[in-house]
Amino acid sequence: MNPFPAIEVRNLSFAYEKAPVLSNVNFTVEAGDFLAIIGPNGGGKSTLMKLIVGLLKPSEGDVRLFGRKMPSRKVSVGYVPQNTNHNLEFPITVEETVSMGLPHCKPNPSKVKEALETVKMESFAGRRLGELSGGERQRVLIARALVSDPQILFLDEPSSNIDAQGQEDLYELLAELNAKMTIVIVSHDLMVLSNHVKSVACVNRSVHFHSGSQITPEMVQGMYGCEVDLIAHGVPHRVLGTHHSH
Ligand SMILES: Nc1ncnc2c1ncn2[C@@H]1O[C@H](COP(=O)(O)OP(=O)(O)OP(=O)(O)O)[C@@H](O)[C@H]1O
Repeated sequence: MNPFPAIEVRNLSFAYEKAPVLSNVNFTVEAGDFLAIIGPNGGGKSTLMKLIVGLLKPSEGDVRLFGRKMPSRKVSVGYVPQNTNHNLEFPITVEETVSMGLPHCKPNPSKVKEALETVKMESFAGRRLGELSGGERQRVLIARALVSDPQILFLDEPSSNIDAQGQEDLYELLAELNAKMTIVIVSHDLMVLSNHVKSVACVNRSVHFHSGSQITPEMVQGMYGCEVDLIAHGVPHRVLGTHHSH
């Protein structure tokens, strides 16, 4: 067992060009957690995730995964980027897509099969990626992230463009995977989310970390300004335990 926390973010600040996006962010995520990163549009959620996985370099501070300063090749990280629907016309199959996640793209058909079985997409192995539905494609992209046996899995808005049943199935899959690995998602689906996650980080330039999945009015209102998202999605009556007005 690794004695270190899954994620340690220390004094992290970041700016694209000159515009500051994150300022002096500090939080720790324990191994085995299922963390949801929430917050208003443009608040810095995707940027924070890219900084944690090592795709962006902090302007100040640092990020450690399992005790290792990022970026590091010694930590196996799965990353499912925000879903983009462009460029799907080239003839790549489901199997080939998943193979792209193997270390050094070294062929390993049994690993690819195993990853596709985990996401219940094995019968689609020979199909073209462009022929799949949004939900099916998302599962294939998760298989691509899983094929390298990650210790921690990051997913940026995994359920956008997926219907309610597809979302529920996706979160069930993530809950199963969480038995073996730490999971971090960026998501707007607060209604589905609050049933599955173990902690929540609210991001709006700074980050407020909450252990426990209960999303309270205090967390989403006030200084973090997330109330717009909540009201826009019509979820307060389902998510906020103490909210009774109808
Ligand atoms: N590559 C980039 N270059 C310059 N600015 C960027 C870049 N990517 C994002 N930004 C800006 O940084 C800020 C944070 O963006 P980010 O995508 O992290 O927010 P977010 O919380 O994930 O938003 P959303 O909910 O809309 O996906 C925004 O103001 C955005 O315009």
